[in-house]
Amino acid sequence: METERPPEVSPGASGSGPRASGPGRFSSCGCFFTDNIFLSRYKLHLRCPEPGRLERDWGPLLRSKGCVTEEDFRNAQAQVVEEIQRRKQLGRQSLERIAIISKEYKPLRPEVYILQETFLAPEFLDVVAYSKSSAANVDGLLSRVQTLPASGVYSFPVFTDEFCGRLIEELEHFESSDMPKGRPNTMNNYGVLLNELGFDESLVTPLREVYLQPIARLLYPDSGGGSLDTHKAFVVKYSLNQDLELSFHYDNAEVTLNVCLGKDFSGGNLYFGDMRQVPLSESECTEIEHRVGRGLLHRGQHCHGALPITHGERCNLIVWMRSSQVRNQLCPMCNKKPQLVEAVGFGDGFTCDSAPDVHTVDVCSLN
Ligand SMILES: O=C(O)CCC(=O)C(=O)O
Ligand SMILES: [Fe+2]
Repeated sequence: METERPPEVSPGASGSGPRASGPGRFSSCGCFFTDNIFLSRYKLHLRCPEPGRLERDWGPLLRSKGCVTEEDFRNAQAQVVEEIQRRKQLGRQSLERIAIISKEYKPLRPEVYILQETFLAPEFLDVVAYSKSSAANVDGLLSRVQTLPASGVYSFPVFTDEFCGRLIEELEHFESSDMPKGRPNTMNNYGVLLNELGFDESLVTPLREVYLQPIARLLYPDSGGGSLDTHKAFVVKYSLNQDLELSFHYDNAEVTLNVCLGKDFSGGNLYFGDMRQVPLSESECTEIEHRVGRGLLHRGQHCHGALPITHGERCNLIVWMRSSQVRNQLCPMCNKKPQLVEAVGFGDGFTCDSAPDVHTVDVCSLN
């Protein structure tokens, strides 16, 4: 049985990856079509291989969350069916959006798509330079970043305020355009998937490879920090008449970067509990405030959520970084050996070439 403390799930087998690419080297896990189905009304993620068994498998938990009547169960079941259908179409739909956006979208600020050192806070460049130096070690790095009360969560400036402002302007321009939009996942209804706009190749991939990898290698040697080879990047957005908060979850990632881009807001603090293996009842949560331009680095499987904002609008850049070496052994979403399904782009970061014992499965057999 799943715990009620749910993993975050990616929006699709093909939710992230190099732009306009078809099936490639990276795969997803078949559990994407059965596990971690988010029932927003009850704030629950459930494993549901057969929607017809929802009440039998999850009746007591759902009842404790207010799903009581026959109609409630019928609605919950319909939501599961709809979500599974949605997931099956994500890959194709994402490619369709990418084709339209790359052909028709005119960026307002084309310069923000290509990473320049001027976008990066000088303190961040120092931390990176130190991490790349031959003398670098974890203690030296820890003296250069802020260590937060939640274990393994670190904070440091990443972007300049100017870059944050420009990136938000670009994202607002995209949002107000009539381009098709892919949302980050079932818990974020208003953010945007950055690979679909073309941010991966020249902004997020270099940010991961050149700047974040050397830091993660020192901070998270046991969580794949030294072998991050793909990512899924998106922006989450909260405002008073849109999403307010984010449920407690863990990410489909080995290491996550979360940078606050702005704008003006109050509330919305992140809270961190324990790693996903620890029961919620034994977890103590620690709150962390956002500061514009500052990034938090944490292990993907460190459970966290976001409190409601109480005023304004909050946008954060999220980069879920994955290590195929680590996840090929165990899919963090189903906690089993991954069953590879074909994906476009980076998929969910699994590979079969480096893990001969990974199980493969035809996606149709999961229907
Ligand atoms: O709201 C935030 O800043 C956190 C977002 C997050 O944890 C996620 O999207 O995985
Ligand atoms: Fe998260």
